[in-house]
Amino acid sequence: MLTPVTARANAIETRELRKVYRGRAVVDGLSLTVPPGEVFGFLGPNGAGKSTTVKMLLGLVMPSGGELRVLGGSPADPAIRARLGFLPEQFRFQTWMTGQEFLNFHGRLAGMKPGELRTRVPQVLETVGLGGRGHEPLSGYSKGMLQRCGLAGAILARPSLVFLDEPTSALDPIGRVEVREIIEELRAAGVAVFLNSHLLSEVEQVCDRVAFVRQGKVQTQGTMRELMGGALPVDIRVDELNPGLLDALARLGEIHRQDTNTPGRADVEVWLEREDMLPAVAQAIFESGARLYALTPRRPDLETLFLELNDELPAQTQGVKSVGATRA
Ligand SMILES: Nc1ncnc2c1ncn2[C@@H]1O[C@H](COP(=O)(O)OP(=O)(O)OP(=O)(O)O)[C@@H](O)[C@H]1O
Repeated sequence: MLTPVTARANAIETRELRKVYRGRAVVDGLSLTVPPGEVFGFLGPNGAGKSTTVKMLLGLVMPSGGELRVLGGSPADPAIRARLGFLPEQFRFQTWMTGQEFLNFHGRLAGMKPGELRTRVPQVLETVGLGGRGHEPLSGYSKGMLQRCGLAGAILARPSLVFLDEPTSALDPIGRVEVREIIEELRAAGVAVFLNSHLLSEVEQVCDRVAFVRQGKVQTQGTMRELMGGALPVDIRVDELNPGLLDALARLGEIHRQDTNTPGRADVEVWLEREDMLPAVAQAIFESGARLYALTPRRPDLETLFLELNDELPAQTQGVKSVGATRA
């Protein structure tokens, strides 16, 4: 059962959502909640069912089972659809149009009035860094300009929920920072953002929560800190990883990786429960007689978590890609 609709409904709510293609469940009992105004990262390996989920949330694909609610209603309802923004990864642009014409066209499709479009179109062009370029044909736009224009289209009608599928794949580093700022502005304005990006460092910087999906199921979801279980990964480099030191480190934390392939150098990654255990690690190394070259605590990162979660997957399915995270 979905929660009852209240004055400010969740942006997205799904319960046991399913999609079956040719007898195979590609989305298999997926349950998600995205509160209003949250930036949510949806991550998972290739073929995990992310795009299919987004298509169901947008009303473009019929679910085979389960429940879903978007902005408190059904995405089949035109009034709900009018409040959704979508930047698909592979947008087909009408390249004979200028940027302005493209936005006017999409604005009219979203039911915006000509008077409103006259002020809103230049405003969104400015927001996405295309101020003064709206009169140029899309056929002359670079890939990055097209992506910016698509983003302008997604936010044009002041949506309450925006789906962004790889919004920065064609952008240079400055463009990426700009898109991050736009996402932050959307959050500040109370707009929920469902983000699919394979750039995990980017997702990490902008998302309030993330979900990892695999084989059509949410594997885990939560804030970064919740997902990492509060653990602190620490990289240690010593001259030699003797058995006594390994035992001492295993008593202090969880050993996640070790590399002793280079003579005279050994690397080990230990996850500590708390930062105040660092001095004990340094002490254990000192007492083992090993020479310490580096002891580096690492802020938890999504890439580490993603690799941990997909450790047991066969190599060919380990591509990384996301769409907005609680251990299921
Ligand atoms: N229309 C369809 N008919 C049959 N199978 C489909 C259809 N759409 C998707 N699938 C299958 O469903 C599975 C999930 O696909 P989906 O595109 O949702 O994954 P994804 O997580 O978005 O992957 P990627 O990161 O590669 O984009 C894949 O095995 C895909 O082949």
